[in-house]
Amino acid sequence: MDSIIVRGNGPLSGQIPIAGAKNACLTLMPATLLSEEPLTLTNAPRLSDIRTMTELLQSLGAEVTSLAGGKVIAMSSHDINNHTADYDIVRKMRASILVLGPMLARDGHAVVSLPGGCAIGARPVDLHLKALEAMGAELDLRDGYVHATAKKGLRGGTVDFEFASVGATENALMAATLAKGTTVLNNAAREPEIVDLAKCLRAMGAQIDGDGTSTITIQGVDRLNGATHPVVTDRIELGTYMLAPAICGGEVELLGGRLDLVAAFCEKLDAAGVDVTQTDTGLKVRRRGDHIKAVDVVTEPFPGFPTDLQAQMMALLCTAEGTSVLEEKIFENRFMHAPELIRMGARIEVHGGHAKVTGVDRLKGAPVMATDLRASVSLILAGLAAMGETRVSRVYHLDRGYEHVVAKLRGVGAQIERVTE
Ligand SMILES: CC(=O)N[C@H]1[C@@H](OP(=O)(O)OP(=O)(O)OC[C@H]2O[C@@H](n3ccc(=O)[nH]c3=O)[C@H](O)[C@@H]2O)O[C@H](CO)[C@@H](O)[C@@H]1O
Ligand SMILES: C=C(OP(=O)(O)O)C(=O)O
Repeated sequence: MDSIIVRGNGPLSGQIPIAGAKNACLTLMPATLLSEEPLTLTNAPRLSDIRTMTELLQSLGAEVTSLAGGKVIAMSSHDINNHTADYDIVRKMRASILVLGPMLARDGHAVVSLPGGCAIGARPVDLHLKALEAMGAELDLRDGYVHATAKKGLRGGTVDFEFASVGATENALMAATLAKGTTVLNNAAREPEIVDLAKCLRAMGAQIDGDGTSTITIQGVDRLNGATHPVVTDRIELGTYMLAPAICGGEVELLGGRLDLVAAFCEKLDAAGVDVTQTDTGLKVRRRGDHIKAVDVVTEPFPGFPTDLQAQMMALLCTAEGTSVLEEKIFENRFMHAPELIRMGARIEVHGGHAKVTGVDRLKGAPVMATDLRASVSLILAGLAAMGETRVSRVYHLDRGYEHVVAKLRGVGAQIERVTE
């Protein structure tokens, strides 16, 4: 099993290219199931989650070809001959549930394994199911699978989400494009990945208004055509690498970065003493002084501070002057990086959904273990700020969401390597 070794670093300088968003690509790929014509995605990230989604779509009969070293994904779903998303694939990745809406909308039936809980929380899919029911789907849960049917096809309906779930909004949005009549999604998620999905669906001929706001209206059409769509920049990869110069000093430009994707995050960086400027090619980040100031952070749905950057922000705040409080409001168990950071000398107290972080002068390198995707990268960032060597094990989590992490950080002067034990 591979580990990553990081050594405490001085200032970083240079550029880091930011990939297309994992979380956009994972919802854009199932959109192929809505059409018999080809859908091609450009600017795709090279990640294990993308390979898992490829495997899932292929298991349903879709043709999925990776081109240009993985940056282009060419898909065709003209012959969907299996409507069951098997547990063995779904259990590897929760985003697999996103094939449910499109398959049901196109062919009137789908069987998808329930994804089950995961390390960061229980993560039920009740909101996905309620939304599809509001569009006329009949659902039966048995043997660990959702058996969904809509014999006469889905029909437009009104969906009032109790919570602005990203995945449930995506599933409902895709399903509604082929439903008969008008669907209104109230309290819809507003994440940039939803806007990107709507943009792609519109290019395929869907009629969608209001994406990026809390109310999305979809006028169903009879069929969707093919399209070529560039995947939006990964705002979480962007935010993660913005923290590298914030932690080590120096100045780094994140190529492809856009302020509008990370506005709430930038507000907190500014309060912590980090400058971010938009350039023609991306975002430049530099720390204003020698020290980071403590800031309080509350995770919220977009446009709030993203939960997917909470662990990385905690790594920064471990060496800030003063005490910060991080409140995690999206997932009930997303502080698993805290005990590992404590092993590196951080002062963190976790009480339920709150973590109190009191800055220390310097972290110390230690062997630590990654527990999930964002936790693993937070330990790498902490390692950049630590004295000595940090060895992060279980890095397969990292491969789900960060392509070429070692090369990208080395490119700006970080001391990092991947080793196979
Ligand atoms: C592949 C992908 O895009 N993943 C992202 C997506 O996950 P995902 O789409 O799973 O996140 P949701 O917005 O659905 O989940 C947010 C909260 O709602 C709860 N919930 C969700 C659905 C449901 O049917 N019932 C329910 O109770 C979840 O347990 C969680 O506590 O958005 C999250 C929140 O920004 C991000 O952290 C993930 O990186
Ligand atoms: C939680 C995440 O992903 P997923 O929803 O795929 O588990 C993430 O990207 O941080």
